[in-house]
Amino acid sequence: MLQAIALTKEFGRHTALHALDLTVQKGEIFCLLGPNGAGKTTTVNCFLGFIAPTSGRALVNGIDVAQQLPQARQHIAYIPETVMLYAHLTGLENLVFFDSLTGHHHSREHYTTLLLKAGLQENAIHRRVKTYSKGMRQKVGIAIAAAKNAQVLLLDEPTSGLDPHASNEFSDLLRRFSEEGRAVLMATHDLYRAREVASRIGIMKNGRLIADMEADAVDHYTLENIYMEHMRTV
Ligand SMILES: Nc1ncnc2c1ncn2[C@@H]1O[C@H](COP(=O)(O)OP(=O)(O)OP(=O)(O)O)[C@@H](O)[C@H]1O
Repeated sequence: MLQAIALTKEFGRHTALHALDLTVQKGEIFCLLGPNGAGKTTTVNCFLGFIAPTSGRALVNGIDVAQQLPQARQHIAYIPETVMLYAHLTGLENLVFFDSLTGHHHSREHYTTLLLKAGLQENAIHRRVKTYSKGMRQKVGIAIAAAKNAQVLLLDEPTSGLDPHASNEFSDLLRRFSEEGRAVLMATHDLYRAREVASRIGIMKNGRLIADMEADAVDHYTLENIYMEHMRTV
């Protein structure tokens, strides 16, 4: 589903990604941890086609993002730290608008159901987004991704600033996404959330993946120790 093959990105003299190899299969939630500047966002941005790799390849469903960007993007939904929505439109109007950009035109009932499934309260659906909390905006983002029927979900710090309850709800939505056979790649600083939601956890430092483990194989305490140990020694 998602594959980085010797993915390298140089910004001037600085190498942000060093021949990164990474695969996220269907149904997997891969959480990418690492300190500031490790290369997490650069990795996500290469898959999104926001930046072009210096060498190597970023593949989405076997499609090379740098070669066939529009085709690759058809399979991708992206949720950043703050989902950008039109503040003066309602949640429903935003969903209808963003889905129309992908060529879809469904009934209001269909979009309402997607928003409800994403956990938005019924009374919020018709309120303007300027009155929404951050968690509510993230839910609209999930509904937009679900409407697109994207097979790959890329997320960059999506739970930062969410309270624990909103964060838990968000994790449930991600699990549902992966259970439907989608591949999820999430860059995060939240070790606890990563341990809760991920099927696999990778630790990046200096543009390299220095650990790649099954989430079930580590408890919170062990993960924190592994993370801190790598931060010291690599
Ligand atoms: N457009 C750019 N121009 C120059 N350098 C960049 C650019 N984007 C990223 N970098 C550098 O590439 C490296 C990796 O940055 P990146 O944003 O991928 O890290 P990150 O792991 O996402 O960090 P954070 O946790 O702070 O978000 C950093 O050294 C950063 O300064």
